[in-house]
Amino acid sequence: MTNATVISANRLSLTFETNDGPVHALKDVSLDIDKGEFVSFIGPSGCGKTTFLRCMADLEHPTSGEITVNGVSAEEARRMRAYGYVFQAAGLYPWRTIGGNVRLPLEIMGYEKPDMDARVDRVLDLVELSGFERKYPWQLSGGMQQRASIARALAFDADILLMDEPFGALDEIVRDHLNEQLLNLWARTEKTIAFVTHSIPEAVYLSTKIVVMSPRPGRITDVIESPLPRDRPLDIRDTPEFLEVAHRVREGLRAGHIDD
Ligand SMILES: Nc1ncnc2c1ncn2[C@@H]1O[C@H](COP(=O)(O)OP(=O)(O)OP(=O)(O)O)[C@@H](O)[C@H]1O
Repeated sequence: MTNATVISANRLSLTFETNDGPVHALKDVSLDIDKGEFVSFIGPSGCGKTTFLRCMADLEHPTSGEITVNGVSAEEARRMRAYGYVFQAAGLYPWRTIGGNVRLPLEIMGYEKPDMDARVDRVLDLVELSGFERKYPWQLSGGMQQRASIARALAFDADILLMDEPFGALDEIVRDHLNEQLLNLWARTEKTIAFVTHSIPEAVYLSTKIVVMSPRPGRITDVIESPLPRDRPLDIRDTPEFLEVAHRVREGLRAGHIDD
C-alpha cells in the first residue's frame, strides 16, 4: 500500500452460509488500487466480482481480512460518500425526469438548490446528456439511461466510481460508444474506477489494470498491468499490443477453469 492507494484489500474472505452449505464467494483476496486507476474485474459467473465490489461499498461484510477505502474502513468511506455506484440496470425512477433522477442523491444529502442545479448541468454535460434533463427515462434509449445513471453516481463528486457490469445489457455498437465515452470521462475527471465485466475486449480496452478471477472459492488468479497508452482510440483493439493483453486475460480465465 502506498500514499496513492485508494482501495486496499488484504486477505479478504467472505463466506455465505446457505442451506446448501458454505459458499466461499471470496477467499484470500489481496489487491491495491491506486488513485486514478481504471481496474476491471473479469471472471466466470460466481467468482465473486460483485461481492468484491460490494465489500468496497460496505454493502457486504467480509468474514475475515481487511479492506480500506481512502485509508479508512469501508463503512467510514460509505458514510463519507467516497464512491458512486453504477449497477447493471440503470435503476432510474420512471416518475422522475432525468434531471430529477440525477438530483435525487443531492436532495437526500441536503444540497442547496443553486448548487444542485449547477451539479446536474455539469454531470449531464459530462455524460453528453445536456438537453435531456426534462425527459423521462422511458423517452431515452438503454445506453442513454445508463449514462444518466452514471451522471447520478458522479453528481456528488465522489472520487471513486464502482461500476457493476454497467453496459452488460447493451448491444455491441452502443457498448463501444459508451466505452469510448467512459474513457473520455475518466480522463477528464481523474476518478478511480472499479469496473466489473464479462467482456475481454471491454476489460482490455478500458483498464489500466485487469484483475482475473476464478470461482469456488472466488479468488484472484492474475493481475495484468496494461501496457497500452491511456489515450485509446477504438481501433487500438486491432493492435498487436491489445491482442497480446487479451490473450493473457483469456489464458488466465482458462487456467482458472482448469483447476476448478
Ligand atoms: N447474499 C448471498 N447469499 C448466498 N450466496 C451468495 C450471496 N451473494 C452471492 N452469493 C454467492 O457468492 C458467489 C459469488 O457471487 P458474485 O455475485 O459475487 O459473483 P459474480 O462473479 O459477480 O457473478 P456474476 O458474473 O454472475 O454476476 C456465488 O456463488 C453466489 O451464488
